[in-house]
Amino acid sequence: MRITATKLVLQAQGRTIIDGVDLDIAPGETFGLIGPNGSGKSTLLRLLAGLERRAGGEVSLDGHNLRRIPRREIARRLAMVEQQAETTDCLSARQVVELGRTPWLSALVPWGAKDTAIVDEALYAVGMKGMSSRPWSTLSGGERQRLQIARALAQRPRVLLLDEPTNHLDIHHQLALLRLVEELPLTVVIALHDLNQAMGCDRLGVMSQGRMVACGKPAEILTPDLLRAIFRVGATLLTDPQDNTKVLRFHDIENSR
Ligand SMILES: Nc1ncnc2c1ncn2[C@@H]1O[C@H](COP(=O)(O)OP(=O)(O)OP(=O)(O)O)[C@@H](O)[C@H]1O
Repeated sequence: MRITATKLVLQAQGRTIIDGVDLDIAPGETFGLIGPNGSGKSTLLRLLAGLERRAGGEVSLDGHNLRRIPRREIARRLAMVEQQAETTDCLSARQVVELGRTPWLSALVPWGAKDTAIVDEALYAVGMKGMSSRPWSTLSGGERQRLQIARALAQRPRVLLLDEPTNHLDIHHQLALLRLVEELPLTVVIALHDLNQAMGCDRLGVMSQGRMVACGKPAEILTPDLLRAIFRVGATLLTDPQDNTKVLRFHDIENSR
């Protein structure tokens, strides 16, 4: 599913938080959002999900204006995992994932074997099948994060918006999640802080002070000049001798003596 944004703007408390962002993300593309703290990545994801009613501009899914699509229909097409997604209810791990099926259920279409299978598959995909009966309140930050991703997968969306999904995850689960995202036949927009992980995206958009200041293939975007100007770090591009993958090593340029 194609996701398009035109002239997105959001102001809050007299400040412009998102400032004229245009985007066109192709079906099946994995688009990474990078940028310093406070540059607008999370807010842009919320705008793309239609969660900020005060926003100006337009978001479209396959050419259909999001504002004209009923919320339930949006939830069948698009799932979002926000940072620190919480659930306050006394739910088990499995029940949290089951919430992902809500947009597909109704009085005429009650829970069925297909929903059970989809939830099983989502729990399996994030390695949480063995913990499905555990109460949410007893789970670690990384386990909760993986369940929120499973909930989004159970929604069976065609667009997945992920806000720093590798937060809280140990390195094994970070790599497993990124591989899972790469292999999903979905359009994915993913905010990332780890620029080496961002190199695995098809394209990157660089946010700075609410504006998208660069957009393109990772190798074209992650240049020493851009890293210095936007992230205020020096960087050296190294080559991993094992598979010739390019790896960035960063240097603090402001406090070096
Ligand atoms: N509701 C709000 N009211 C006022 N300011 C807000 C609001 N929401 C976000 N902001 C501000 O907008 C800016 C962008 O925030 P946002 O969370 O989108 O940045 P981010 O790039 O995701 O940051 P981080 O990397 O730290 O997660 C920040 O300066 C933030 O303080």
